[in-house]
Amino acid sequence: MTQVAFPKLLSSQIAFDIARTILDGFDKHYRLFRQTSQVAKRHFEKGDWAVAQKAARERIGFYDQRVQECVQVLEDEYDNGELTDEVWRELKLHYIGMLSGHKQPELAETFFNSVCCNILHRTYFHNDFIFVRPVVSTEYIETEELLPTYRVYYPATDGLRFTIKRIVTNFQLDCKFADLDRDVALVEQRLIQIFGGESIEPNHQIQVLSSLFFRNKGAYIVGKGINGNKEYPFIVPILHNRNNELVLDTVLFDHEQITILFSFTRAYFLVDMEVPSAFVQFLRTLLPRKPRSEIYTILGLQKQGKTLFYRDYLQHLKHTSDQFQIAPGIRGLVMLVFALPSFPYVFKVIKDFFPAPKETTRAQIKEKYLLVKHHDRVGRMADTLEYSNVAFPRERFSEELIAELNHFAPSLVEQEGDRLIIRHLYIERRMVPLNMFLGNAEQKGNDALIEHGIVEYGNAIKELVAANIFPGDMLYKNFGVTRHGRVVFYDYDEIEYITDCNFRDIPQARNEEDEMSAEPWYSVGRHDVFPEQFGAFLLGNAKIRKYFMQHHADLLTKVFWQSRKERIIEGFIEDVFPYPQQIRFCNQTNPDTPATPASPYLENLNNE
Ligand SMILES: Nc1ncnc2c1ncn2[C@@H]1O[C@H](COP(=O)(O)OP(=O)(O)OP(=O)(O)O)[C@@H](O)[C@H]1O
Repeated sequence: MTQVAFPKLLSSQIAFDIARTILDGFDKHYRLFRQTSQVAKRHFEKGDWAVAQKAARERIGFYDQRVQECVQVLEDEYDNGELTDEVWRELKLHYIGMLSGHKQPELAETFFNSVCCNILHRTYFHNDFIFVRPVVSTEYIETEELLPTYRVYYPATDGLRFTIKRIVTNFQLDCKFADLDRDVALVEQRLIQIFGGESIEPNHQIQVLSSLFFRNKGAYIVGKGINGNKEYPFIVPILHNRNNELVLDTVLFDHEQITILFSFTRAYFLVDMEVPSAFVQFLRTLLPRKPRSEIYTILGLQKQGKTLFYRDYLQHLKHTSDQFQIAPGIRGLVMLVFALPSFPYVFKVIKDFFPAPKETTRAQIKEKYLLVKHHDRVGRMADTLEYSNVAFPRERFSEELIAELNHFAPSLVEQEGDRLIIRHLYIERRMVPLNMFLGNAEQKGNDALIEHGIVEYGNAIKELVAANIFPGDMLYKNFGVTRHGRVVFYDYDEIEYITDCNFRDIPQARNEEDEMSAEPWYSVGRHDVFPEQFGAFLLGNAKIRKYFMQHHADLLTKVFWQSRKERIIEGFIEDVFPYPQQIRFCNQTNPDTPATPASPYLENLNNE
């Protein structure tokens, strides 16, 4: 790529005006985005769960709406002829100038890219015209509003109990606590377990992010204790009890538990942030192994997450030499899935044609993936990043993979010199397909792992059901096992809302002929589901059958599915806890029971 000469003078009024229009578009976006997070506090106080869910869902679409608005304005106001390369080049420089002092420059740069990439041909997608790399630093950006990013408390001076109460009351939740003093004492006991054994150093302090994290029916206090050179992250969930009073539900300070709370399988948090990069920086100290891209995403800034992910991916590609290959496991009928062994993600391409019994289209599949993006994933569905026109170095693809792509998805693949462009794909975290996990466990003779896989599988389905999702295809190959041993669903092409399904018992055979018939002799509607039949394709293996029947036999009954459907129709929104039940204060009758289980790994496996 030839380096373009840096303009000596910025002289284009058009470039200045366009830069202003794009930044105004971004500022409008972020204002609305923040408003949703601010209103989330009110929804939480009132316990308005359905409204809160709707607002969280709508927020996901804000970004694309603002980008489209902005593109429209530019298309309406400027002729193509006016938009010369010089204008584009100056545009970026004007924009950089406008970002000095901006509180969300990294997001504004991404917004600029989104708008420009909508207008420019992809040959312009390099650093002269768009922000392939960030330009404006996000370090040390200070808030201008009253609230700092985090508050600092001094328990050694003020007393731990007093400090905890101040932390909670500083959020000024407009809702009564059932018994704040009781809860504060319980939190204090837990925190003493962490800080307890150490002598207090002069720098002893507690830092707490100044906005609550809202998601579903919970609000979360996010903070860390500091003593000497040690840091102790902690999270305090606040929930409503049955009387609609507030309770502090537990304290999470186990690393695994905190990571799971921020997992890619959950809905995005709503957090009021003036300087999001400062929140990300704070959260990274709690989640050092989580890439920044995933932290931005879980905060609802998914386009920033996508941008950072792509930058990480390009860098990874540059520093590695292994080859993209077909993902291990049973091949999909509608998706062609490939992976780079050194990279913890998979790439999914929708095939051009699907064999029977699949009756679907590319548009319908995209719709299902979009549904999942907007839905509460309740810790049981993987989030996906959707990309258009991704360029791959051709020589990094195995011949087998090239042949499969050319055979199954020719309409999406284009060779451009030494690059392979894939016009549309999804990227999601790589997991171990559950069928392989169970197969490996069987081979090793490890019954505990088989039991674990099946318990988790059933729990995953039950939590999906609680969130009004019917997976459609429940075969083990459509579920993956995460690094934390959780089972997560990833095959969305057949999902339906539970409320759209018609759960039925198989009717009694009328005669012997009916009984012997290979085809159902009764009529079956498009949305009919017969839970008794699940066993036929899930329980072929004796050990799996044993554990399934022990823990999840109810999944084979119509009653289970029908009763869940009725609860959803009545408007009941289930509680889904992103942490183990037994660490909740209300479940800890014995004060000697350890708050952190001896093996948090196994506890997480069993208890969400
Ligand atoms: N996130 C993932 N991590 C690891 N492997 C995956 C992942 N997603 C998919 N795979 C692998 O790719 C295969 C096909 O993926 P997927 O189930 O999404 O495709 P599909 O075409 O929709 O499948 P089906 O034929 O069941 O409809 C899986 O069986 C699994 O082996």
